[in-house]
Amino acid sequence: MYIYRADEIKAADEAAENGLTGYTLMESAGRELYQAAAKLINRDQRVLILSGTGNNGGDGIVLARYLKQHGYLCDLVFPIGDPRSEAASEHFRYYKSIGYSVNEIQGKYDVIVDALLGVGARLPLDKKVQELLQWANKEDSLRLAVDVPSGVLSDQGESDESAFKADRTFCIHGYKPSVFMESTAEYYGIPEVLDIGLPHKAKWKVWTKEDVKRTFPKRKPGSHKGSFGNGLIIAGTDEMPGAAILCSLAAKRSGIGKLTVAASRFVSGIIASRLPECVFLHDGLKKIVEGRMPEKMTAAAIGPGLPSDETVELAAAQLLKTNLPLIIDAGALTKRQYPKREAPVILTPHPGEFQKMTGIPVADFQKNRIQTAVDFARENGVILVLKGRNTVIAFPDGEARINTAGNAGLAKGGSGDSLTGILLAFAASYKDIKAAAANAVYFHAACADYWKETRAETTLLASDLNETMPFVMKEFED
Ligand SMILES: NC(=O)C1=CN([C@@H]2O[C@H](COP(=O)(O)OP(=O)(O)OC[C@H]3O[C@@H](n4cnc5c(N)ncnc54)[C@H](O)[C@@H]3O)[C@@H](O)[C@H]2O)[C@@H](O)CC1
Ligand SMILES: [K+]
Repeated sequence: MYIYRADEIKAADEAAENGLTGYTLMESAGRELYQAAAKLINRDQRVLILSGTGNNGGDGIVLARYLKQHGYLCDLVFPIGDPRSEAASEHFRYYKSIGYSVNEIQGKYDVIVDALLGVGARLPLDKKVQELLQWANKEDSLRLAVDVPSGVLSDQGESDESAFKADRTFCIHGYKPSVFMESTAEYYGIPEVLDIGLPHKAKWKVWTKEDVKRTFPKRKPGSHKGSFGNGLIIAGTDEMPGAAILCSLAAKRSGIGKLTVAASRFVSGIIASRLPECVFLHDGLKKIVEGRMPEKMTAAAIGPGLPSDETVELAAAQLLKTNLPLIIDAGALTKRQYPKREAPVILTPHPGEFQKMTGIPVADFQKNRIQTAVDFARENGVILVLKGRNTVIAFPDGEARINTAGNAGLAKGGSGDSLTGILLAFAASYKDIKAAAANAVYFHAACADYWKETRAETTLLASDLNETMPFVMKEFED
């Protein structure tokens, strides 16, 4: 489940040409498209294929050939001109040489296939293309897009207002970044990747349930509490004690060996009544600011339920001086420099917090959120968990994972506090920090999905995530 930018697709194409020609790749793409489309189409339905002048149009030509060969009713049209790319022109010659013709749009179609523009599209669309897509969007047809819906840019969440509104999009070789941008996701309908036999070299990938299964560390029978880390949480104020409770509960539920919570006596009292497994560092924030760190900690988290003030900033600075894996969330997320250190730093902003940390307006980076997150992670040497639908987990080496699990039930105060607790537990107990971060995001989201299987997502409370975790994790432990 890889994600490729347009330049990576072009590079993969060129590299493949050492052995596979553009013609062969297009043949593979068209055949895969046929196999996917044939599952959705009957032979008595009328299919229209809108083919463009480039290789996206070429994929449409091969699809048309396969559909016709297999007895489907298919019209192939070239509304913006004949094929111009080499591979598409060759396929067009072959298509005509075996007796198939080019058609005009005539009457009603049950299925409209958009093979006009793919990763080579430029915006704005001209009026003629806009009108054609507006027509296609109004027709009562099943709309299938090849690779990218026309009018949507492949790498950015930018689109023409008349972009093709697909029911399904068959993405060739891998997803394109705009599948995961809020402003363009809807145009893709249901996206599905078609493999065309090229090797995968992507730095960005969707983190799937199979990835979680593969990387979920098994607890060895001879383990002891020291095997799963000794975490420190600095969270919660007397006005916001709940954040510390949710974060601590999530960390314990996620398997951390030992947990110390640095909070006021009042907050500690509340946590102790809910979670007798914790130990407390009274007036912990003050002690940490003074550099009086509790001993033998193996990971720390700071921020849930804390204000963005000078004391919290000083505490974060002290923690950054240590070599503990560190999760920085909520009130502790500010604009700052990150020192070079060996242990990982994981930052967990939602878009509003990321804007505060960087000064980049939400609307600007949301259109390009994977690349923006990766750039930030690289420049600052941190792991960035940019939250929201399709949370991005970006690493300093340029890699990124996208989480597609979860639902809008998570869009509530308190849900981020739980994620920080899970991240702390995993950062303290996994050897592979990339898997720790991606799996934490996955489990947090999967708990919300588990809830939604039997209950309304509206009713999900952040504290319910801790109740569903035992059931969700069971499948991975066995
Ligand atoms: N490795 C891969 O993933 C493969 C990709 N293939 C296909 O190739 C596509 C990319 O092909 P291309 O690079 O030729 O690019 P496209 O086919 O996406 O578009 C380029 C063509 O469209 C024209 N064009 C761009 N913007 C336009 C606009 N606003 N209005 C009208 N015309 C416009 C260009 O002048 C050019 O002729 C992919 O999207 C995919 O469908 C396949 O053929 C096989 C291999
Ligand atoms: K297309």
